Amino acid sequence: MSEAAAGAPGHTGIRRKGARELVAQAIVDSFRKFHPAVQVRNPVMFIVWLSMFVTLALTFDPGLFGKTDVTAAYNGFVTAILFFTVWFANFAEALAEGRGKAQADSLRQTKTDVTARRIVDDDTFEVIMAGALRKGDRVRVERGEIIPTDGEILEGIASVDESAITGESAPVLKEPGTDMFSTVTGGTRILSDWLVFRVSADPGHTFLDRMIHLVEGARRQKTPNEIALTVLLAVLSLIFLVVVATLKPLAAFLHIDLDVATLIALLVALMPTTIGALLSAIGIAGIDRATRFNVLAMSGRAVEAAGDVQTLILDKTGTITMGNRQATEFVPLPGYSESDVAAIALAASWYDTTPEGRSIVALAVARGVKHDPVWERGQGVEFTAETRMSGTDLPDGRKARKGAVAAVARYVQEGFKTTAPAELKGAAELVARKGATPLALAIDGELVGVIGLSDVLKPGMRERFAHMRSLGIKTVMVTGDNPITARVIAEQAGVDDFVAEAKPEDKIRVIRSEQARGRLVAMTGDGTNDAPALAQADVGLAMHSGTVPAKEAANMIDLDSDPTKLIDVVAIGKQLLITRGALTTFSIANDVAKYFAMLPAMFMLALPGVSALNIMHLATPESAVLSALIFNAIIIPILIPLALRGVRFQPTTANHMLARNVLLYGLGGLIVPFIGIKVIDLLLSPFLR
Ligand SMILES: Nc1ncnc2c1ncn2[C@@H]1O[C@H](COP(=O)(O)OP(=O)(O)OP(=O)(O)O)[C@@H](O)[C@H]1O
Ligand SMILES: [K+]
Ligand SMILES: [Mg+2]
Repeated sequence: MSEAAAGAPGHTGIRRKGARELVAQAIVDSFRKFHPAVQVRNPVMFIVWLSMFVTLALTFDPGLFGKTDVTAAYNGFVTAILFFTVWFANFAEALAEGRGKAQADSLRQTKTDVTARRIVDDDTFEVIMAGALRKGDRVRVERGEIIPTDGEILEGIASVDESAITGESAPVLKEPGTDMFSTVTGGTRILSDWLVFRVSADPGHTFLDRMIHLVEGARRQKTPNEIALTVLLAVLSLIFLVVVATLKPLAAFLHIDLDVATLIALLVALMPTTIGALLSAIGIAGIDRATRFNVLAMSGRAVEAAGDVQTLILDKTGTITMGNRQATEFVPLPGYSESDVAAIALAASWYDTTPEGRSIVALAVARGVKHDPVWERGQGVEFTAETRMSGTDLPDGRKARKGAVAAVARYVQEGFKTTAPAELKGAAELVARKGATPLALAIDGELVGVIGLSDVLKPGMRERFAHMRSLGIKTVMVTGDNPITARVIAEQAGVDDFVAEAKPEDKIRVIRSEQARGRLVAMTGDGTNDAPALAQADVGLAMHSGTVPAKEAANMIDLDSDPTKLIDVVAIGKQLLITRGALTTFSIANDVAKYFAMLPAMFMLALPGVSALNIMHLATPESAVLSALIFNAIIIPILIPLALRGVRFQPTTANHMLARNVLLYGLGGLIVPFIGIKVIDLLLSPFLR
């Protein structure tokens, strides 16, 4: 999964700025962030910021807080280092925000106001600006035009270039009716034919608008985890403030004069400034990494939740399998021939626009069924996941139906008081054992045969689920299909568990029961009937090709409409959590080390006994304090690349990973400052003499 970790090159439709441009912009922005309103949101850095003004005052008047031998130059030096400390923190955040800002700019260019053809009545249009379109308006778009806003397709069939949004250059075929590909997005271009659609978003609330807000981070809010960590860091800083403040009277008692600038330097060195400076950059980078995978995360919280997910709920059809179910066989029941089944299957599928329905028509035609004008006057009965059936009411009053075997058996029992023949079960099992989906076919309550719909497992699923298992994540396949087909596919794919004959509301039930056990749950979906479950899940990933309600309920949208992307999203979330944990560990370990570097130096002159602690042999007390403070500042920019890129992420269990990181970043955090401070001291001390 190192792909996610390394941040595979993005392929969003969003144009990316060059690295140099981004850095230049971040430098400009980092100065704006000195504003107190920005600083106050980050308590640790706010204390550094305030301290900077105190030492600045001391630079002008070293005797401000009483007589001292400390020079203005020393105080000025401390002030400069504090300035850089705050500036580096500002720069880290600005750099993390930069990519999103650049993306937002390029998306805004897509948003040029185009005109739209609003339908007034059946044969009159009016041409208005796209910005005047409201939810519910009907609009016609033709070949070559930019689609003015989002909507649900009512009529027509057309190929659409969505690369402005998804980055995918292959055109997408759009048409009304199905769960997939029946919506259009403002800003995309229609390449062929025409479409009539109903506007689904008011101005300012379109997908493009939401996308701009999102990548720009305009409404970025701290996640609960970030808030908790911020509070913890603030409390830690306050404790150090008290400790350092009490040092002064203590030292006075020993006749040591500790000057204010040195005390401030000690305070800043002790406070968790490294993580305080990088915390928000880490969070922003996590969202940005998701964007580079063409996943739009509606909040940082969603990305974080993905990192903690323990149960993954997946569909069968279209997620684990290719989903393009094709009719491959007609199995007759006693009393009927294969061609009877083909003819009745065709009648039952004449109005069925799903891929399944069309493949049945195609197979029946291939088996030689002749067109019968009688169907043209029939009435289609649409498939729903609730009834699990579809069919046609023929003009002569006969009812042709097909659907899930259990659903059709119940339908003939309840509607016609006929019991399904014993052979039905065997015929259905024959199909199901192959991992294919059996549809029972009935006419006027008489069961005629079984239609076999075959589907192909997506490649590499087994490896992906094994990988999930190694991360401690349980995978559950929830499908509307029958238990036998479900079992065959579940075994082939290697999922941990499955639920068959699930209606849409069963997905919610499965999610709730997992959540009740304290597990965080992720799921993908695209249909309107997935919307409640997408909202209930901790991580709901909707397909961009899906319906408007699904996209509104979800907290993430995959522009590539690839349900297996959930697996990458989990990796991105985990990497975010691990990066934050690792840098927090490093930061605190670092501060402990700085304490041991600075304190002996501060007391050495007055208390010769302390020199035993002075293992680092730093040149002078001033040099020791300044070196530690410089180290404290420059470690921030040194760690910016790591904060933005994320720490290396390996697929082991969470505990293992934690242990590894505490060891690496904890020990590293203890050792690195000793070396760093010593080196700075060697370089700096000649100048201080
Ligand atoms: N066009 C159709 N006409 C009649 N019955 C259908 C049609 N499409 C699917 N079915 C039946 O309805 C069942 C439920 O469909 P549903 O879409 O809820 O689940 P699914 O697609 O099989 O599985 P998943 O939930 O994993 O996508 C299918 O398993 C099939 O038996
Ligand atoms: K520090
Ligand atoms: Mg389905």
